[in-house]
Formats: sequence, C-alpha cells, structure tokens
Amino acid sequence: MLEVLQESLRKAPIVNRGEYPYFIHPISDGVPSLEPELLDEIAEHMISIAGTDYDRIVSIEAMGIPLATTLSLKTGIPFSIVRKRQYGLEGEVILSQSTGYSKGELYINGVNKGEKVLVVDDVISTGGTLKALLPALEKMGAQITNVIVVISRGDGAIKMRDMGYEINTLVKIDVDQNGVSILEVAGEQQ
Ligand SMILES: O=P(O)(O)OC[C@H]1O[C@H](OP(=O)(O)OP(=O)(O)O)[C@H](O)[C@@H]1O
Ligand code: HPA
Repeated sequence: MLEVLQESLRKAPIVNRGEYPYFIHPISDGVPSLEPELLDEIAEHMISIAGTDYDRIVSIEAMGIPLATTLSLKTGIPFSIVRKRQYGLEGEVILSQSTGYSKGELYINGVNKGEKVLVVDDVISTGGTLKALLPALEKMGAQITNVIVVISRGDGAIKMRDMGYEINTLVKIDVDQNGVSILEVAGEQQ
C-alpha cells in the first residue's frame, strides 16, 4: 500500500530548522522532483477515503497546490487555495498560522457558505495550521466533509482529534537526525 510514497520517504534528507529536524520530501517541498506516479498514488488513495461528494477542495499554499490540482483533475471538482498573501477581497478571512518553525497569516477566499468541502494538505506536525484553518472554514459556513493529510509527524493529529476534528493521514512518520522512520501506513495492519 502506498509503495511509492513509502519508498520516497525512506530517502528523505533531514535539515535543522532551529530545533526542528525538518525532512525534505517531494510532497512537502516539491524537491528534488515530484513524480506523477507519486501524485497519482496519493490522489487515488484520497479519493478512496473521501469519495467525490463535496463541492470544493480546499488546500493551503504552497504544497497543498499539487495535491489539490491532481484531485481536481481526477474528480472534476474545483479547488481554492488558502494563501499567505492578502487580496483584500470582500469576505476574505484572515487567520494566524503557527508551525514548528514559522508563524504568519493565512487568507481564505472563495469558500462559500453552505458548501461541502474536502480539506487536503501535505503535512501535519504541530497541528497549528489546521487548528487555525478548520474552525475558520466552519465559521464561514462551510461543511467540512473530510480532512486528509498525506504525512503525519508528531502529535498534531491527536491534538486535532481532541478538538473534535478527525484528520485522515496516509502515513505516520517519526523524524530524527538520521532520517525518516515509517510508523504506520493507512490501510495496513500494524
Ligand atoms: O502542523 P503544522 O505544524 O502546522 O505544520 C504543517 C504545515 O507546515 C507546512 O506548511 P508551510 O507553512 O511550511 O508551507 P509550505 O507548504 O509553503 O512549505 C505544511 O504544508 C502544513 O501546512
Ligand atoms: O519536517 C517537515 N518537512 C516538510 N514540511 C513540513 N511541514 C511541517 N513539518 C515539516
């Protein structure tokens, strides 16, 4: 299951971002090369989890974009990208994002009241990003049908569950100076 993803994670190099050991991977960084086989494997798996009964895919700049694009082409469902840049459009919602290595503002445009949305992203780590985004989408009147994140590291997904949000993740990993260890793969017995 998810063989291309697993193989690529085993090769991921680590760099330090302050105290935070940061893995570098095609899905989370777009480098060194994002292969169509990997995007295809992930998008098919996401569709097997979420189906296609939603009005909009929502994802976050930058590395949510290839995921949302692939899903949109496969499902025919449009997507909106939550941006790190302000546009000042009517109805734009501003939220504060905090990750293990950065802080900043995010701006939501294009999500309409009453829409069913699928939220996808590349990584959940501290959970800081989704902790800000999911309540904001609900406040805008969106109905979140599913949240799917490709790679889970740390306890962000557990913290989100404690807040009442179920996050589907495709792989759970551990990261240290030596590299990435795969702890769990969706759909596989441990
Ligand atoms: O669970 P968290 O600790 O919040 O970390 C997860 C977030 O970190 C990364 O985004 P980043 O802000 O690095 O943006 P990028 O996609 O532009 O690399 C990733 O795409 C998630 O959105
Ligand atoms: O270690 C990481 N690598 C890539 N993207 C990330 N987003 C949160 N943590 C990470």
